[in-house]
Order: sequence, then structure tokens, then C-alpha cells
Amino acid sequence: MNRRLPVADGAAVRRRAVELVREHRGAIAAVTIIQLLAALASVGIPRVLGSMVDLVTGAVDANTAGRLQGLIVVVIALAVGNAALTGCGEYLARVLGERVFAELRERLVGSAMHLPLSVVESAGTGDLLGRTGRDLDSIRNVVQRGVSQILVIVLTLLTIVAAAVITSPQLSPALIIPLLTILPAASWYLRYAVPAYRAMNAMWAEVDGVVAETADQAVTVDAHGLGARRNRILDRAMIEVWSTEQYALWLRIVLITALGLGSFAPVIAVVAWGAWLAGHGAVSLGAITTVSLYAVQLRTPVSEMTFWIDSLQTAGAAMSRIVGVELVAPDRQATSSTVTGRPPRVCGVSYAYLPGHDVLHDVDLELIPGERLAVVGPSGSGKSTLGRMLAGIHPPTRGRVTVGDGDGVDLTALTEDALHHEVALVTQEHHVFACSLADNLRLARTDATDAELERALEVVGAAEWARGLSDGLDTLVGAGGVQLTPGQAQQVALARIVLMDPATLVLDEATSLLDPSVARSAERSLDAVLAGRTVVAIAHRLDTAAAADRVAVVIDGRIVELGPHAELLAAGGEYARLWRAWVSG
Ligand SMILES: Nc1ncnc2c1ncn2[C@@H]1O[C@H](COP(=O)(O)OP(=O)(O)OP(=O)(O)O)[C@@H](O)[C@H]1O
Repeated sequence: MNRRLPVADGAAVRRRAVELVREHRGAIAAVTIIQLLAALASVGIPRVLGSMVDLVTGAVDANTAGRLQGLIVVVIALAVGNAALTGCGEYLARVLGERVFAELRERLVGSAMHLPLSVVESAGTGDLLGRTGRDLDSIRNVVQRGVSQILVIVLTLLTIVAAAVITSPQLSPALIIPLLTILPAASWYLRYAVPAYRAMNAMWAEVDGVVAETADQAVTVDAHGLGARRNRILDRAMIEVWSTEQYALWLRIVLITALGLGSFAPVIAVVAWGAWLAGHGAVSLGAITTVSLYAVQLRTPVSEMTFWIDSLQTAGAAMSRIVGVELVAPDRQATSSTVTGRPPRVCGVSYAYLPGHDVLHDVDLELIPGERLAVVGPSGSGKSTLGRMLAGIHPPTRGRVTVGDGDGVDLTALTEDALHHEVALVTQEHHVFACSLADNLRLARTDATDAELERALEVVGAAEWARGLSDGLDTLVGAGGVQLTPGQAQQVALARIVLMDPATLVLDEATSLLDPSVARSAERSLDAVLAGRTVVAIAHRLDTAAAADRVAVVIDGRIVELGPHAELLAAGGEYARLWRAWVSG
């Protein structure tokens, strides 16, 4: 079942925006004051030009030329002041925007890193990738530039309207009334655009998910000839994206048309109404010049407003998906970090990936310190799920998995560091991240020294090839760097385990996917890592079980047999049956 990550509602997004404004109120106030001064300088220019018109159309005397020169100097000073203030405001706004965007990005990555695994698995990686990629990109421009631009637009509009009223109360209605026609168009647009953009982003996430999953599982898709089916799924998703994009485009066209009319109408109305008033001697030519220039000045912020209203809607929809990631409730609460004694103990544990569908039923299992326990059973019986419970990856739906003496501490009550010191899971996935070898290893323990990294590589038999790398531990590995072989990648994964130094290890078929020549050296590396630890090996190959101290047989989510290989064989039950089937090939 695919359950998407939550999407925050408008109130939660507004709360987050208010929080951001509060955190950066000093910088926002500085930008606002500077942009307000720039807007005042800008509306001052038409006012002075109007005075110049009045000066030359009025009675000309000996002082007129001198006064004209003085006004020209004022116009130039206002223009220079406006340019300087705008530049300064823009610079401060950009710095602020970059800072806020970086904070948002870090917070999103932090929330994503701590999402419960079960939530990510159920939502699909596409949804999360969409939020950390496309959604973050959609808000980038608005946060980095938009906030200051919107501030400039609002301040410019308010200052122009105020200046028009002050210049000529009779003329200003011709500027204000046509401008107000924009409001119903904008509010109509906002009502329909937000849900449309939200749906569009969700559909894009679907497309991203299908593409990522197909690329990720390319070998399986190829092997089973699933290419055509995957294409059909992608086509269906793209058709839905296309129709939502088309609808959003139609909304945008209506808005652009309305704003275009709304920005042009004041110019015509001011000139026409001004001509009528001037004919009746109610206003001067200078006042008409000033207010007409204001009407022309309005056109730029109004047309820019179209762009930013649209960007704000996309960003608002993206922001609700980004804030949504923070709303996922944690599946654990770290309360205790010190544990001593016993390895994990499973008490009455049941687990359901989907509510009401238990895949483990009331399981009890007590590990003996230092033992090797093999978990065997048919495919789908719940072995891996039990392994994940023992490693503290999923909290049990019912029951407890504890470590330590006495009553024990729930694995889910441990901090991440404390949990990794108690138990770790080794799977077949040995991802090498695109960064230095040292950083790859320090994922396990951030404070490990170079000497400790080298020792960990030594333990897993990787010291020799690591020393041969051009920059040693600082060599870039993974995509774009030195490509490690599957065997080396596994050694890196095992070296991480050495650095974590967990008391118990859960191996989920750790070496079964490697080719036999690699598997032999990998097993040697693995043996070195296992020494001195309690080990739970989830095994497909029953020779692993024969070599273990005890074997747990899992059938239909229950441990039906538990004991040493020889005892279970002699008992002639489920294990004996599995063993006979395995031996006969
Ligand atoms: N992420 C998941 N979401 C939903 N169901 C799951 C998930 N992972 C496993 N299951 C189901 O839980 C049951 C137990 O699966 P599990 O992988 O634990 O079995 P297994 O014994 O390890 O199987 P195998 O030997 O094939 O790996 C199966 O029915 C499986 O389909």
C-alpha cells in the first residue's frame, strides 16, 4: 500500500512562515526600510517633473531658468538615490533569501534523515525525492528573490497610490478605481490555483517515483520484460501531469489578461479624466503629468505581480509538502542512553507492516551473549522482519525488544548512537556514497580519527587497496570518483560496522549476492568483524545454520523450533524437513 507523506495545511505553512519572519525580523526590517526609501525616491521623480511642467507652462520670469535647473538637480539626485537604495536593498534581500533558503533546506534534510523507515517505505522514495528535489527548487526563487520583490511591489504600489492622492485628490480616483478591478481576478485565481498546484506537485512526485524506481530496478525490469508495463504506468502519470499543467496554465492566462487590463486602464483613465478636469480648470497640467506618470509607473509592479502571485502559489503548494515532512510523528522516543549487559531479547512481539496484517505473531526470543544464532524458514515467513526488530529498525507493533540487564531498555528508547553500539544490521546493500573514503567510513562514527579508520580497514582486510588509492583516505569514491568493486564496497560497509562496534550483529544474508570468489574474501572480512560479538544470521543457505550454535525456525511469523542443529535434526520436525530438502538440492 502506498501512503503518501503528509501535506501541511495552510495554517501550518503560515505558522512556519511567521516563524521564519520572526527569526529574521531585524534583516527584514532593514530591507523594508531601504526599499521604502527607494520607493519614495522613485515617486518623487514624477512629482518634480510635474512641477517642472507647471513651471514652464505658468508665468515665466527671470527666476524660472534657475528654478528649473534646481528641479533638474533634484530629479537627478532622486534617480541616483533610488538606484543606490534599490541596489543596497536588493543586496541585503538576496543575502537574507540565501540564508533563509539554506535553513529551510537543512531543516528538510534533517527531517528526512530522521523519518521512520516504515514511513519512507510505505510512501515510496519518489514522494520524498520530489519534496527534497522539485519542491525545494520551486520555493528557491521565491525565498531567494521573491520575498524582497513582493515587498518592493507592495511598497511601490502603496507609495504611488499615496503620492497620487497627495498630488491630486480629484485625479487619483482615475488611478485607483481601475486598479481595484485586479482584486477579484487575483482572489478568483488564488482560490483555484493552490489546489491545482498542489495536485501538480503530487503528480510530478508520482512521475519521479516511477522513473526512480524503474531506473533503480533496471535489471529486474529488464529480466522480467516489464519495460512496456513501466512505460504505460509512466504514460498514465504523465497524462495526469499534462492535464493538471494545462488547467494551471488556463488559470494563469486568465490572471495575466486581467492584470494586463488592470495595469493599462489607469493610464487611459487618468489622461481622459485629467483632460476633462483641466478643461474645467480643476487641475493643472503638471498634476496631470505627475499622476499619468504614476499610472505608467504602476504598470511594472502590476505586471511583475502576475509572475510573483503565480510563483507564490507554486511555492505555497511546494512549501506545504516540505513542511509536511516535519509533521511525520517519530516512531521512537530516545529516553535512555546507557545500557549494560544482555543482548536483545524479544518478548511477545507482533509486527504488522499494514494495520491488521501481522507478519510476526507473539514471538519470544532471548539471545545468549556471544552465540551465533541462525534464523531459517521458508521465503516470506518473517525472518527479515524479525531481524529488523532485533536491530531496532522497526518498533514492534506489540510486545518489546529490549537490551541490558534486569527489565532491559527498549531498543526504541535508545539514542541512535547508543542503539548502534548495541546492535547493527548488515544487509546485502553496500552503498558507497559519492564522497571521500574517510567520509564514507565516518558515517558510522563522525568523531573517528584517521588512525581508527585505518585500523577498521585493516580488520576487514581492506588496508592494502585503501593505501594504494591516490589520495589515501581522502580519495573520492563512488559516483564521479574511484569505482570500488562489490567486494571492496562490502569491506567499506563492514569497516563501518567495526567503527560502530556493536555488541550484537544481525546479518541479513550478508554475502549471498556476491560472486563466489568475492564471497570467500568477504567471508574472511566478515569473520573478523563477527569475532567476539553475538550474531544473528538470517540464512537462506542451511550450511550457515549447521555451523551456528543455535537455530531458530520461523514459519508463518512464529518461531516453531529453537535449538542446536543436531538436536533439531534429531527431533525430526520442521528443521529436519528443511534440512532434508536442502541436502537433496
Ligand atoms: N515493507 C513491507 N511492507 C509490507 N509487507 C512487507 C514488507 N516487507 C515484508 N513484507 C511482508 O512481510 C512478510 C514477511 O516478510 P520477510 O521479508 O520478513 O520474510 P522473509 O522470511 O525474510 O522472506 P525472504 O526469505 O523471502 O526474504 C511477507 O509476507 C512480506 O510480503
